[in-house]
Amino acid sequence: MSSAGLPARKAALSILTEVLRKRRPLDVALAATEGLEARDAGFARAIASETLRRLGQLEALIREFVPKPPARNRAGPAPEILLAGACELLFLDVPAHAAVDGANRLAQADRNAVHFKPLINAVLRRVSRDGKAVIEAQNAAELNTPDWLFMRWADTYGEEVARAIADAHQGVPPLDIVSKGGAIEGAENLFGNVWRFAEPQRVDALAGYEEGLFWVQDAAATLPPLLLGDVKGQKVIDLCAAPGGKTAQLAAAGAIVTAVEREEARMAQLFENLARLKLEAETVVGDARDWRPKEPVPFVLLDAPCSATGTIRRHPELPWIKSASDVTLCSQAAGDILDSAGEMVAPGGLLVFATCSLEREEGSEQIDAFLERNGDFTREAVKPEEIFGHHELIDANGDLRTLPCHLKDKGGMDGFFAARLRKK
Ligand SMILES: C[S@@+](CC[C@H](N)C(=O)[O-])C[C@H]1O[C@@H](n2cnc3c(N)ncnc32)[C@H](O)[C@@H]1O
Repeated sequence: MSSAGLPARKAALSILTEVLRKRRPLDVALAATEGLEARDAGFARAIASETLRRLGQLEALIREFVPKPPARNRAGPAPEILLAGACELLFLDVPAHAAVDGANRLAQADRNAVHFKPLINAVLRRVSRDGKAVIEAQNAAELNTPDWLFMRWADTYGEEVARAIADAHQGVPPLDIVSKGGAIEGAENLFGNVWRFAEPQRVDALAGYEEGLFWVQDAAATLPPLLLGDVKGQKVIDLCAAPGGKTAQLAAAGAIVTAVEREEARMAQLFENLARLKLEAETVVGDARDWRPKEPVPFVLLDAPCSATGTIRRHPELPWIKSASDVTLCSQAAGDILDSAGEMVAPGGLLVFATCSLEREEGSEQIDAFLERNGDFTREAVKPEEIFGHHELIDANGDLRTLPCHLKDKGGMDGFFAARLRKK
């Protein structure tokens, strides 16, 4: 027996237990891959991400083969070993002997899971024999979407669109790159300066990375800053700025940007990104609710913290670690920041509010409530020509409303909301 792949599988198991038991975000749990060789780190990431993307399906499959699966509190990591092993077999096309042997070794190494080694071995052998047929008969989108989320989307967008959103979450998302100008070799131009690779790529290995010719940003995330219009030579405050995708976009468009971010470590990431891109912005580490500019400015962009349910394609753990109360908490926090943002806008100026959430409390309802509290602002509808003619991305209020099922034929896009508000 070979132990090839064991470090990667150990790391994947640690990531899955961190996410599923401690509700840690995947990006944070991925620290378990530090120190691994690039290939092992990639394999660990693939096992963990795909297990989370397919969690509902994998749990249903295992229930079919083991009516009484190992109890989470008495079996150490046995449940996660089973899930990851089944994922390797059915979704990552790992040869049966390697996946089953890997799972056995993980169970052997844990004093609680070791008692379940015979069970793990037997179940994974059955999965390798009969699992494909079970998976093919499942309704993947339904199983992989918790009810609380599906019901919210059906309520807001209707059943058909909710299903299309859930379907869009089943695949690995494309990689979108924003170019500072030129074409990106090997990628397709989506619109404006946005280029798309259909398959995941190692970004730092792409031509032009070291020279700072581009940055990574989902196509949908590039649209809110465009709603400010021509910002060349204009003062723009970018609130909640890190890691700086929108700061870079505004600076590259010639704006004089002040980027405000609360988390020092995240601001360090913004610095690093701007330095590589050879772009400049004034930076302020501070809370947007307390900080104020010396004088109001003509343009403010607020990319508010949110439940991030529009980014489930890129963060497949979100459905399993978030809950409806997170949506409420996030919308309350964003409402306070939005009121502060309003105070920073000069008369006649524009405020763009954006979130990467699909939830209406964090989108249109947030704006309705803001307008009720702040009579000196009005909604200014987005025009299709401002977003490359994509009229389907504008809702009945005239706000930007992208969904993961939009641009389906080209690989979809994140769910973003943005409203443009003009101060009288
Ligand atoms: C959605 S992310 C911003 C993404 C960023 N605009 C970009 O395009 O790369 C939200 C950011 O808001 C920051 N944040 C949350 N509450 C804040 C507050 N009260 N003041 C300033 N920043 C805050 C978070 O630390 C996080 O970095």
